[in-house]
Amino acid sequence: MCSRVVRGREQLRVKWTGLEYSESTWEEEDQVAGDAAGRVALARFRRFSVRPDCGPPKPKRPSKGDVDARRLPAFRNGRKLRNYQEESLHWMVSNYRGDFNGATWEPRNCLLGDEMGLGKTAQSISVMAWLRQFGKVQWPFLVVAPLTTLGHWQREIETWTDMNTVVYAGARADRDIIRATEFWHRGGSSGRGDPKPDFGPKFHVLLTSYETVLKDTAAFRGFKFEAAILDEAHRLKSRSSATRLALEDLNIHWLLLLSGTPVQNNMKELQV
Ligand SMILES: Nc1ncnc2c1ncn2[C@@H]1O[C@H](COP(=O)(O)OP(=O)(O)OP(=O)(O)O)[C@@H](O)[C@H]1O
Repeated sequence: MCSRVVRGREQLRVKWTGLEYSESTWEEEDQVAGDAAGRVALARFRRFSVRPDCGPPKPKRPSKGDVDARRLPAFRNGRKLRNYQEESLHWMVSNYRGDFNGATWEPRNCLLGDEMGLGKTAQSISVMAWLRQFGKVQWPFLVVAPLTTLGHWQREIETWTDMNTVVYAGARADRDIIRATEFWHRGGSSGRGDPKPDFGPKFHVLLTSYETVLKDTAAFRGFKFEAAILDEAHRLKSRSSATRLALEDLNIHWLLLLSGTPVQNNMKELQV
């Protein structure tokens, strides 16, 4: 959703559930607020339009000892991590904090290789929640997943947390609208490839597919990402894959890889 003022009245651009961005329409506020779902969407839009917690992104990363790494973030809807998921969260946070190289802390990228259904999605959402609640990080997160799972990811992120998630996918016309309306706070962008980071991104999580990263790498280059979560990461095991090269080109502080099948042929695959 975004808004404009026409003859003194505010209009809202509404992206309808099940329709693409290019099919979104301009509506008056009272029409949008006409039913419960519209009121929820409107409240969400208002909340995320005011740049809730970021001025210019100035990350203050937690160093060891700053925060007790074993603290658990609060989740929405009474969600709680299972015991093994808590262990996994602490392990991921310690990798995020990484090693002291004599001057600064260097993060250690890591791979979560739980079997299917143990909750890799939930665990990786918990690490984003930890970083936002205790790490005070300001840069957004990037989640790259197979196209067919983007809906699942969005639902899970919104069930567990109150992070604003923007799904960047679809045809070129849809992506043009998403970049123009959902990427930067009003006035913060002077066009594709020339963002003004002083206004900050509108979202906490940018959720996209591997195909989109490959065909539209430029759209991601304007951001600094605090972390990128790569689902089904075994897809990237070829060092020369074009998608992997595209991802290596982005500004990402820490990488969390997810795969239920990290080793498919031999142990060497783990090293790449
Ligand atoms: N701690 C939890 N509390 C409640 N529900 C949970 C918890 N952990 C996972 N789930 C639920 O279990 C289901 C499977 O979790 P999830 O999708 O994260 O698994 P996954 O390991 O990513 O699966 P896959 O390997 O198929 O991608 C989801 O519906 C998720 O909400």
